[in-house]
Amino acid sequence: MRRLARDPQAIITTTLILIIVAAGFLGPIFLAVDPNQADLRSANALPGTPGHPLGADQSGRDILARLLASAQTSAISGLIGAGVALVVGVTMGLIGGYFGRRTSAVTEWVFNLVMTFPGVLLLIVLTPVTGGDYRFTMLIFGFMLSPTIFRITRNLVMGTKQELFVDAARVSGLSNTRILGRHVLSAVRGPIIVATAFLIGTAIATQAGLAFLGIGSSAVPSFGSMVGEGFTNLTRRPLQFLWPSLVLGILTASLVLLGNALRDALEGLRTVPPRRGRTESPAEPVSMGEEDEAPLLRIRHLAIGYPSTTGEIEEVVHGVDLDVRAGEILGLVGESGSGKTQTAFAVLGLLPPEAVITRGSVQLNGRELLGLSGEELRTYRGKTIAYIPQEPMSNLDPSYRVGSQLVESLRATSTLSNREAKERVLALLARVGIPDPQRVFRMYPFEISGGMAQRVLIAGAVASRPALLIADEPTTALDVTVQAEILDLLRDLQAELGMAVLLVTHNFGVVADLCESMAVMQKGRIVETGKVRQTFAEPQADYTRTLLDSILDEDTVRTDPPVAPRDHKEVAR
Ligand SMILES: Nc1ncnc2c1ncn2[C@@H]1O[C@H](COP(=O)(O)OP(=O)(O)OP(=O)(O)O)[C@@H](O)[C@H]1O
Repeated sequence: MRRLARDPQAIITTTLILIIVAAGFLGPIFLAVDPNQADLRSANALPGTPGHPLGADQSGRDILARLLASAQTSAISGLIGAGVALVVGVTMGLIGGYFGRRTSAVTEWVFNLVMTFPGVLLLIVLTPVTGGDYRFTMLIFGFMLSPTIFRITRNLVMGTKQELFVDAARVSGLSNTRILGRHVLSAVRGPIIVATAFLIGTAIATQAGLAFLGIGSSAVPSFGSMVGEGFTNLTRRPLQFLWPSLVLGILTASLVLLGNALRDALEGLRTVPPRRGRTESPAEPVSMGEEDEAPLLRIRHLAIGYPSTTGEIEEVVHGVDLDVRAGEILGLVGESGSGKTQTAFAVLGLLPPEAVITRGSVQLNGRELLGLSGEELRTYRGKTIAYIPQEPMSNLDPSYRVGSQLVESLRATSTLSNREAKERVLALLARVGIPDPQRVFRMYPFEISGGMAQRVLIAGAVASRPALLIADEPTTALDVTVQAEILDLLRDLQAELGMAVLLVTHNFGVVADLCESMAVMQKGRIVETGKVRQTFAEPQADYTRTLLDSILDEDTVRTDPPVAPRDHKEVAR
């Protein structure tokens, strides 16, 4: 809005549109002249004739009164046409873009069909159905315009749903309707607002075009019919043609120019975070026979694959077994591509749609998670399982203030009122070490640093006191000093809340610093599990030894015992 207020093009065009629309609705009240009242004595009266400031047409109808009534007809046409196109196009675009491939294909097919309708011709053919009522005609025209909006929305949604902040919203337990209505719609609203200005212009021009052709009720004054009548009288009274052409021209041109100004104002307003294609994918439940002393999270024989070009499923995770006990911090380590994130995302139900869980089981508190519906998963995510991502910035929706995002997630997973949730969030922000919580609460994500964004996400993750926190490389995107602070914060919060943490990392330093147990992954398999101190002292697998050697060569490892802060020994190489 601020950018628009500084743009002369936007100011001038908005003013012109408002003047014409206001004149259309208020003018007839003040003028109190029937635009359809013919008076042959005033036929072709010149401008300035008493009672006819802009003259009268061939039938002696007052031109000013007809112009004002036509402005009203245009405004209503624009609103109905664009309104229907928006409601239908945006709703179906959100559905077609957000939900699975089948929904997308069906909606695409329907809108492709609508696009084949021969627009204006169909409206003419349908005149007996519409009874010449321009409002009904515009309603149908709105449907015909909706494919444009559908396509814009669907394409934008398809891109936006890959954004990490949509994953983050899903993980925080928000429903699809909530995510669509708030996070996705807000991300796609810019181009839709721009398109709306053009749609209104198109609807107005089409209504005028139809009236020019004499389609529709002659009792409804319209710029189109005025232009048509003025045209037949062009040589004798050119002003009768000029007035409606001028106002219609100004109105439609203003709408197009306003659309351009809106586009300029909205461009660059939103920083687009990097994409990562991960979405929900239910999998077949697999029941396991073995029994164990019940860990909080119990993964058995988990195998994940992707269809190859030949159509066969190529496994990337080959039968992972992993236990995370209540209150334990377990480090899942391994080089890049070893399958750590795939394993963690399988627990969160965030694997991409093309991923196939070929076998295995993921149980939380004895309840099988694989195969749960989206709705059922939501009862866990954000409450029992929370998630801290690798790139904090990309996991916050750039369109909303930090505080409102945290309040929204908290309210989705609790019964707190808005005020209570706000108080809780402020307390949490203070707890995670944010110096001025009130101020940060009101800030947008782009106004805070990466470290602060990670603190914000940690605050959001622990807000519902989860039993299990999955942290995927939570410090990788941060600079070294901030990394240490975030690790300390995680350690303190874990001790305070007694939650279990599955910490995905490739950094043995982080494992040494924070974890009690560790599991080492290589090429989609767990090659070693054990207590951190013991594994560091006597690694069993050659791969662990190699990794330890290579990493210790590069890094300084803080080897303070887990959950026993403040006596950090720095052990260099
Ligand atoms: N959408 C996908 N399609 C096909 N293969 C994939 C897909 N996503 C991941 N993979 C493969 O799965 C394997 C494991 O990836 P994953 O992201 O779990 O590794 P990682 O250990 O977490 O590595 P990093 O630390 O780099 O994130 C990799 O070989 C990767 O190429």
